[in-house]
Amino acid sequence: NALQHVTGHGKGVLGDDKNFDVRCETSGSPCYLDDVNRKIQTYDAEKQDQNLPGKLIKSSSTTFNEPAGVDAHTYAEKTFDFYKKKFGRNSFDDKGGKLISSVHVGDKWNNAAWDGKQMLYGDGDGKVFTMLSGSLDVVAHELTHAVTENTANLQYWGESGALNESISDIMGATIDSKNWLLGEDIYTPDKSGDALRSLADPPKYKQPDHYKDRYIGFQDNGGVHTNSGINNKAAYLIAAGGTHHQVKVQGIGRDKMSAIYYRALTLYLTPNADFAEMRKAAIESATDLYGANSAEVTAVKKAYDSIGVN
Ligand SMILES: O=C(NO)[C@]12CC[C@H](CC1)C2
Ligand SMILES: [Ca+2]
Ligand SMILES: [Zn+2]
Repeated sequence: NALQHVTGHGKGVLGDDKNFDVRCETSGSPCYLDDVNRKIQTYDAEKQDQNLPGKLIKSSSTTFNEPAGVDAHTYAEKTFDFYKKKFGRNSFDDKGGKLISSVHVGDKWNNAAWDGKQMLYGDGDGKVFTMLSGSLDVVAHELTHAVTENTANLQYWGESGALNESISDIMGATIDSKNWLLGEDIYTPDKSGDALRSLADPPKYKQPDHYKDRYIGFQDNGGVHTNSGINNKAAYLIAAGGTHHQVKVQGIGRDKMSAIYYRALTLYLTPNADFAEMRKAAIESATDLYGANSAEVTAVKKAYDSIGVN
């Protein structure tokens, strides 16, 4: 009925006004964070992490006083629209799968995750993180884990795990294209100007930016959140250009860079892909899209040379 596609209003985690799609009962009230068009629903887990997804977030009017839910819902819509418009992908599974998010998961949980079926967002402890759905790049990062799982299914340890993480950071930084930082909107709410990760300068936040400096060990699934910096640097250089370890890269822009990685993810990468295979998949994808002797292919080759993946 007509009240399936209503525009809702509310403030996000950072106090900014947002509009988003909601569903209201035929009487006009209550309304729910339920986007019937995109099949995106946002729930309140009420600080527990067992009986998920929790309660569908509702309001007596089209105005929602639930910042964490407003951002989780709005940023899921933005991510959905990016994948649909740019790559023709119909949701994370390319089959119009329903996208469920739960906010207020756990007690001051400093994390967010895709659990294989839905999105989970912690509230943060207010020191390390504020509510984690408040950052578009983080929401896009997590939803890209769902896309990866339904495509290359890069295994979440060692080099394939670092690539899994890197692809999520790359799409996060493409969808939240205001900078090359990850998590800056929600990280350390009392301190401005810092971030969780930087694709432009991974070492700024203790990530390597060359293959010779990769972490080899067992922490964090073999350093998936550390070694992602190496591939992140390559992606940054492909988009923005620059000179790294005496190798000069002519940038081709964020748009073409992300098209190369999406094609690599969906057509060439396999579950146990390592960095050498990532280089080959990116070259193959750039060749398909722009031609064998294109500036785009050259940028990819130079970028991987510059991070020591030859
Ligand atoms: O990189 C991540 N997950 O793989 C993070 C860690 C903190 C932000 C929320 C989830 C990014
Ligand atoms: Ca960002
Ligand atoms: Zn991740």
